[in-house]
Amino acid sequence: MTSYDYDVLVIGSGPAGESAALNAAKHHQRAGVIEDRSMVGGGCTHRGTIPSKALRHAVKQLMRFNTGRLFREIGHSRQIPYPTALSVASGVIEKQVEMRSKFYARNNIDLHIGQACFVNEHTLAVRQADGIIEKITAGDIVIATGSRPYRPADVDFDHPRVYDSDTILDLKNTPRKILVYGAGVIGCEYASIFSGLGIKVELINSFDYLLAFLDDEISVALNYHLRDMGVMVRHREEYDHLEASSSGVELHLKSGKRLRGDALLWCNGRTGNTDGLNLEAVNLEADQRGHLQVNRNYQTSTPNIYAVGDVIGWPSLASAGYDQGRSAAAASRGKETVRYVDDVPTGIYTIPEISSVGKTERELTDAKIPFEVGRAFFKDTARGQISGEDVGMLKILFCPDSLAILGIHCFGAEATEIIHIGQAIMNQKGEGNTLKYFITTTFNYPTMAEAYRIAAHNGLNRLNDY
Ligand SMILES: Cc1cc2nc3c(=O)[nH]c(=O)nc-3n(C[C@H](O)[C@H](O)[C@H](O)COP(=O)(O)OP(=O)(O)OC[C@H]3O[C@@H](n4cnc5c(N)ncnc54)[C@H](O)[C@@H]3O)c2cc1C
Ligand SMILES: NC(=O)c1ccc[n+]([C@@H]2O[C@H](COP(=O)([O-])OP(=O)(O)OC[C@H]3O[C@@H](n4cnc5c(N)ncnc54)[C@H](O)[C@@H]3O)[C@@H](O)[C@H]2O)c1
Repeated sequence: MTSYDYDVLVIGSGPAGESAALNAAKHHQRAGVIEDRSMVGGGCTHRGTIPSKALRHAVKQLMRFNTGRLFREIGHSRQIPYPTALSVASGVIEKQVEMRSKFYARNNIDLHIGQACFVNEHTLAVRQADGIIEKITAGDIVIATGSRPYRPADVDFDHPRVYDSDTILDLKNTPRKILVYGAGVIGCEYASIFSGLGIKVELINSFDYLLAFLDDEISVALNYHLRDMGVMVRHREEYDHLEASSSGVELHLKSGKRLRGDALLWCNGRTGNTDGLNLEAVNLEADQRGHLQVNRNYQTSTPNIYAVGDVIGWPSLASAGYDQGRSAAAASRGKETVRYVDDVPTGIYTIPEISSVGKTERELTDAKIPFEVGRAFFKDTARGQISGEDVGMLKILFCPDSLAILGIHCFGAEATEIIHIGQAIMNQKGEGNTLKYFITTTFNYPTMAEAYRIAAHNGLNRLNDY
């Protein structure tokens, strides 16, 4: 039998790579990780989820201070510079890196710092910062190289006023007005963050609605609240060209409009990190967006090579990456895996936040599946009133006959947390998935979770025979 350096060798130490390596090590396999950043954690920890969420948290605290009546006893409302808000993120990144580095050390997972590319299906060449190339062999290889912001060729990202979601974390001043091109998840989250800091924002969306994959009612609510925060949302607009100078940026749209600002944040799409991997050497090819195709076991067409996380495209979430990494490592040991498809919840950290799981009203109607709706408004919950977080609602879509839950959509404080209560019930088999759970179970009071009881009663009251 051929002997390799590792049983499982993972490229990338983001959520997907980390969980693949840990799962292999926990099952007594020899595992190694190759990472081209000097620290572990991936794009998630250094440029994506963690810094953006830490920044958002700082901005939310500021917004609470500025809008809370009690705080007026302490002083006037204030603004803080963008770099100050951003500085809190670096502390969180440090803690994350420290914690994650220990995971590798404690589980005897070797970490190789350098850029990996394939030599053949069992060998990777790792180019270290000093130019030395190390060759490492493995029985199975997991590609978890993540993604980076998509950069169109005609936008000059070297210009000091032009940013993408990676470089926006290096912005050293507070623009008075920022143009955000691309109203996907990243664009909407950053639009909330900037407007929370008192910065004027123009959010340019090429579609008819914001985040069209959301339930229509939630998308409309997001649009309303962004406008309410002062964000100018422009729909059905497309980029034509950009002029950037020392005094500002001017974005020319195909409609003929010219929008001016102090800076531009371009966040229209991402590209999988596959270009430097020398995929030809292992008979693999990425698509136009740099994504790899995998089967339900996260296995590529080269049987000992797996791919997980952003590099395989949708849903491109840290949350999903953790599950996929674990599944791929299990599959490589011949274990049955779970392919995460329908049950991946969305968690969108706009202000207020959004979360959903299951079908939307539109999907159910298109599929001719009858449903009924139960709603609870946070303004009607005691906890919402006490905390002052009274914007938002919870909406449950359910089958009027069996009372099975078909979809849950939430907008408002703690939406990303409380969605999991409904998800747990929705995932029960057979009669376990029932709206009745929420009226036959005692909920702590006062809580945001109480919204489930209110929404369930609201929905059941709509049924004639209930
Ligand atoms: C601004 C922003 C906010 C986000 N917010 C959320 C959120 O709130 N919730 C959520 O679930 N998701 C969020 N995401 C998405 C989330 O960050 C990604 O889905 C996640 O990081 C993907 O994990 P990954 O392991 O696939 O890759 P990554 O985290 O990108 O890690 C891959 C690592 O591999 C390294 N690498 C690449 N090529 C090589 C090579 N050849 N050799 C060695 N190393 C290599 C990369 O440098 C990187 O460090 C956000 C993303 C962005 C950009
Ligand atoms: N809270 C969260 O869960 C969270 C937060 C931020 C980002 N994210 C993830 O980050 C990803 C990126 O989000 P986004 O806001 O940049 O936009 P997006 O992926 O929603 O796409 C925005 C637009 O860019 C286009 N596009 C995407 N990739 C392209 C490419 N390579 N070339 C050309 N066009 C391309 C898309 O078709 C779309 O029109 C999402 O998949 C999202 O899951 C998640």
